[in-house]
Amino acid sequence: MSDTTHPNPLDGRLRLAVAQLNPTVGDISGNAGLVRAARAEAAEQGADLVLYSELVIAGYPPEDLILKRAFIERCMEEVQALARLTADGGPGMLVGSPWLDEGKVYNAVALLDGGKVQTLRFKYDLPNYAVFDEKRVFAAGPLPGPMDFRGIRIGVPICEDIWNDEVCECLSETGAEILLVPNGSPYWENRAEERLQVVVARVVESGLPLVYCNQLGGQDELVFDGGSFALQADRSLAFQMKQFDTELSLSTWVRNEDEIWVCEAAPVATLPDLDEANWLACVQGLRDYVLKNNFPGVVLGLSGGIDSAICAALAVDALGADKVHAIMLPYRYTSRESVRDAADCADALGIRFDHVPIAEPVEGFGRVLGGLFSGCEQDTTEENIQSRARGVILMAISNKFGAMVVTTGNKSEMSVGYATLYGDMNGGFNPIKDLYKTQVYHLSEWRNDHKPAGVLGTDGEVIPSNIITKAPTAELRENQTDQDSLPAYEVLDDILACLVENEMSVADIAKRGHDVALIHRIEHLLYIAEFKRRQAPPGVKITSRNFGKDRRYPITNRFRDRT
Ligand SMILES: Nc1ncnc2c1ncn2[C@@H]1O[C@H](COP(=O)(O)OP(=O)(O)OC[C@H]2O[C@@H]([n+]3cccc(C(=O)O)c3)[C@H](O)[C@@H]2O)[C@@H](O)[C@H]1O
Ligand SMILES: Nc1ncnc2c1ncn2[C@@H]1O[C@H](COP(=O)(O)OP(=O)(O)OP(=O)(O)O)[C@@H](O)[C@H]1O
Ligand SMILES: NC(=O)CC[C@H](N)C(=O)O
Repeated sequence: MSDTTHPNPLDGRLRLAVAQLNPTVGDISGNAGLVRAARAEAAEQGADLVLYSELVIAGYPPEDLILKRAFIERCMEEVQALARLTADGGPGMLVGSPWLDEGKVYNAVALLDGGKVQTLRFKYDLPNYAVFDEKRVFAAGPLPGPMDFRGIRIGVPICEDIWNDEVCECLSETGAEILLVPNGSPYWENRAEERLQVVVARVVESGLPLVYCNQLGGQDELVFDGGSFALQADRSLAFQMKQFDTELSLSTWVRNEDEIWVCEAAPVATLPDLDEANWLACVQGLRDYVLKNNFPGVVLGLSGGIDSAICAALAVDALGADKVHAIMLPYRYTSRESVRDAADCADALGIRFDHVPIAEPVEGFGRVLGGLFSGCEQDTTEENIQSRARGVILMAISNKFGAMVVTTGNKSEMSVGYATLYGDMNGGFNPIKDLYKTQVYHLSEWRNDHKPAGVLGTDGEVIPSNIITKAPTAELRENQTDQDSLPAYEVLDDILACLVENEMSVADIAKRGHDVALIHRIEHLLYIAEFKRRQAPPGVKITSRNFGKDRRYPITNRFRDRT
């Protein structure tokens, strides 16, 4: 079975490197640099072949960059340059890149070996649901057959190609001996289990071992969590790579007497539990957004409340304390307790903390609007001016020093529109946008008890306990608390999850014990806040349905469910 034309024919033994890298969308030469460096390391370890993640040259998802011919041409040039490297007789490479063929652009994988592009395969099953939009930019390829790599028939389905049975069935029927799968599979809760179930199904149906290589890193609202792994043909775990870290993993596969490829003992990393995974996803998403967009650090308003406290803790874990600048912006409704809690939090995190009182600008606005507003009652107009004064000041600090403003609205608030447009919604990125308020509390307590590996913050209590135990308030008027106008967060969040994640009817939500009038009110608030969410900064996707790419509701919308 060995390919005698290659200087290194494989004799029933394949040393496979899986490269779990963090590419940047659009950074074609930078990504090719990562690919080259991983190959050099794999070569030192004696690898025959390196498997990379989906579209590693472009970064995933490249979205409408694929509509740009110059982008495709640059990607293809870079793949040809990588192919030339393989003339050295070292490891071959399975590299993902967009590919132009007879006027159509495909989501492709190229087998590079012996100094050239040996074989190309195009993705057959283009995902077009949830956060995926591939049919918009790619043409679907034909059902693929295996590729020959130094005498081994490798099947290379691309990501979504393994989420249905057709492609793997075709590959096994046409003689594939092993399935090597490049993926661009983003994080949300319980994703690792979901992927494992899919892979088990394909292994059982095909009887072939499967190696799953995923991308790492944040890309706008998506976080790719890595967690690459392989299953033996008997469904047992061959190896497991880390989640939320780059890694190059080498495994040795041997063809046994039944012609089945079996992986020799390889490391099995322990995956984080749900709380740790959610925390690390927020950290990775914020870190990569800030670094890949070249910000020197971040700035945020630290109010003494839990949302800005958890955002500060996430920012420190992502970037290090020296890259996080917190500002207390007190007004007459800001309590001493809030000022103290904010200072304690900044202390615990070891971050720079400054005070910029907002009385002068707020009162200045009051004076210039006084004539126009004479005879009007005070209402949310005046409250919003406080929030907007803070927003203007934080953006000025960002403009002056270059740090990006972190926005701090949680999913409960973003759902019902409890945030001020051009005020506390100002900013570049929101690490807690997809965490409900109840999750914000839960994760804050969790982080005080756990410091995950790889984060840059300290261990111990990073969010002072008083911030967690006191009643939440926006402090925009005297003695205000969130529960003046909203139900308890446990109730609100349950109703919201039913409406947003599960698209349940009002009647079905009521069966969970909620008051129908309250559900109607929350549904109404959810719909009328769509205009705000369209203008909100992006934030990390954590739940199965986030605001952003994953939920596309009309702004102008008269539908109300009165079941
Ligand atoms: N469909 C639509 N399309 C385009 N624009 C639309 C619109 N509907 C309203 N608008 C515009 O939006 C304005 C209203 O939005 P906006 O100015 O933001 O103000 P608004 O939503 O009226 O007030 C802000 C709300 O957020 C709460 N808040 C603020 C800050 C922090 C927190 C907290 O708990 O953390 C809560 C505050 O208590 C209040 O209930 C209207 O005056 C109108 O100009
Ligand atoms: N006194 C303040 N000093 C600094 N920033 C503030 C202040 N008040 C509000 N902010 C900023 O505006 C955001 C929204 O704050 P607000 O207190 O209105 O609501 P919240 O959702 O309860 O947030 P938090 O729990 O952080 O207080 C805060 O997270 C913070 O970034
Ligand atoms: N890039 C893709 O094809 C991703 C789709 C796939 N179902 C996943 O999330 O893993």
